[in-house]
Amino acid sequence: MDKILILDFGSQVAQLIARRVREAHVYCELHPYDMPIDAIRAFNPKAIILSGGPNSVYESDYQADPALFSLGVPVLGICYGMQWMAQTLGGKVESGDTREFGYAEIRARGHSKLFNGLQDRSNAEGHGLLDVWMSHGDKVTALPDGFTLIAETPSCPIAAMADEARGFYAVQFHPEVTHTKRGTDILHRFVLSIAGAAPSWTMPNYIDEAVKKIREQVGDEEVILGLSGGVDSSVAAALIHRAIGEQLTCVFVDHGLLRLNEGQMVMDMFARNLGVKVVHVDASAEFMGKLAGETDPEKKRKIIGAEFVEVFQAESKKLTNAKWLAQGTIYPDVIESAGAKTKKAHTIKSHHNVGGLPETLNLKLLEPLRELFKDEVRELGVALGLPHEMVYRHPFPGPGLGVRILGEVKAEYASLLQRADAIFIEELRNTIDEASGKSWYDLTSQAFAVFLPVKSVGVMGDGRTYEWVVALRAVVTSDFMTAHWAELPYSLLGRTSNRIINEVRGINRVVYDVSGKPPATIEWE
Ligand SMILES: Nc1ncnc2c1ncn2[C@@H]1O[C@H](COP(=O)(O)OP(=O)(O)OP(=O)(O)O)[C@@H](O)[C@H]1O
Ligand SMILES: O=c1[nH]c(=O)c2[nH+]cn([C@@H]3O[C@H](COP(=O)(O)O)[C@@H](O)[C@H]3O)c2[nH]1
Ligand SMILES: NC(=O)CC[C@H](N)C(=O)O
Ligand SMILES: [Mg+2]
Repeated sequence: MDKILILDFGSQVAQLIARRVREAHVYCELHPYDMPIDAIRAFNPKAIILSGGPNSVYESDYQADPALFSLGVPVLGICYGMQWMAQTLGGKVESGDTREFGYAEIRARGHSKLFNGLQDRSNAEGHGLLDVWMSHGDKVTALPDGFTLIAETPSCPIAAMADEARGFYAVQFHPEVTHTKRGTDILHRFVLSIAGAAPSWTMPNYIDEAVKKIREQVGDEEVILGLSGGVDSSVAAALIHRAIGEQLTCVFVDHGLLRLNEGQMVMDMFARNLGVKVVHVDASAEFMGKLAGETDPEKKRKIIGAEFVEVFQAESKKLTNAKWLAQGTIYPDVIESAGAKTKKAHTIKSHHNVGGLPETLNLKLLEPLRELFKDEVRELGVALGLPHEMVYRHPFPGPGLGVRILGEVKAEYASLLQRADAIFIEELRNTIDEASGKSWYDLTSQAFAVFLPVKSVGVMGDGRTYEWVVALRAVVTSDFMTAHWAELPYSLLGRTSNRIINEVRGINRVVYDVSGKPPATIEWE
């Protein structure tokens, strides 16, 4: 299979380059800029893409191995990647007078294979014009030997350059962001036409390969997997089940803090319809017992995490030949944890899932989704026969309603919240936005209700009420790192509020959360 290597110089948007390449059905991986040349050779890339980065090439130690230019494969430099290519091959890079950030119009020059026929419009002289997005302070001021100018702007006279004989191309703008209108076309042009990579990264091919690999890895040993009903663990379960059938045992932990009827749904789908072995562990009494009296969000998360491990450990000991722990780790998790090792970040929340099992269990990790982006995981789920509505569900955090009931968790609160949340989700699914033809569930990235342990006064049927408050939260985001609150129609909010107050006895007030992330987070705890 043809593969593209992306070397990351610290770009905020390097993941997007990988996604665009994958959209052309070509496999690619993102690696640090200082990947050793032997490892690059072993990877055997069909082409290399150099990402942008925050530094200035003339004073930075972010330098890749120049030997990559001798591998005989095409190279595309983007922003810092272009500047590093120029400096390394004998051109010149200097600090500009002003930083250029945002929209720019570039004028294509000559007939490069990169831009030929790709344009948003043309000028009076017939030059192609392209709308692009720039983010730089430095620029290339002299071309390296063998290169020609292929695009310019008034403020950036060398906006793109190429040495077509050697297959080297470079652009100062960012083709990976959607603001660059023909950006995807430009990247696909490089990968498919210039590098000649075959578009063989497709789901059916992937399933065949993954199934073969899982069988080889696992042999006749047993695998245990934490099934949450969420997208990643469900798709991982379906894939591993396809490969090894009965050798897979899923453990579904009901901590009493799941969505309404979740247990039923998971058992119906996996155990009854797909014939997957699922152990349904009702551990709600244990979780609730441990959580009683605790109000601190971080302590609650730690308690839930520890309890998950307990349950899991107990279940895996019941199997005779369990040697593997399967997880629904996906590619962004891999990239983030690699990044997290080098960055000194504040802990905002301790994320808790199952995992981090004690070493004494001696289980090997099986992570068949490690190479996939979320969209690809969903595509895979559909190809494996999971229903569309399950594969396109909003994510649900491991600690569940434990972080959506503020302060102390009580079974009574969980029951009120489950019902309020189910009404909100039902209204989102049933309300279709006319402009797009999509439901508001599909138009939002995550939506849920939050239980506030606050009582307020109301009036119902001429009587005074003094009951709990529920907040509705709905956000739109592509990566969950930042998010906007969703501008839901008032009519939808109104209907949801009416129904919750009428149908869920104990709640007499509903509010809507209009905070973005940052400064708020998506979950309330
Ligand atoms: N109730 C649960 N029972 C068993 N395992 C769980 C449970 N909740 C979470 N996990 C484990 O924690 C992992 C991480 O959870 P996470 O929410 O990130 O992923 P997911 O639930 O698979 O997918 P999604 O992002 O769509 O919610 C899951 O893949 C699963 O293995
Ligand atoms: O599996 C999970 N275990 C956790 O402990 C956890 N905490 C938050 N989340 C989810 O992460 C995304 C970002 O949430 P925050 O803005 O609240 O940090 C949102 O999608 C949250 O639902 C979790 N997922
Ligand atoms: N986005 C980038 O790659 C920027 C490259 C370099 N830091 C500059 O300012 O020009
Ligand atoms: Mg989940």
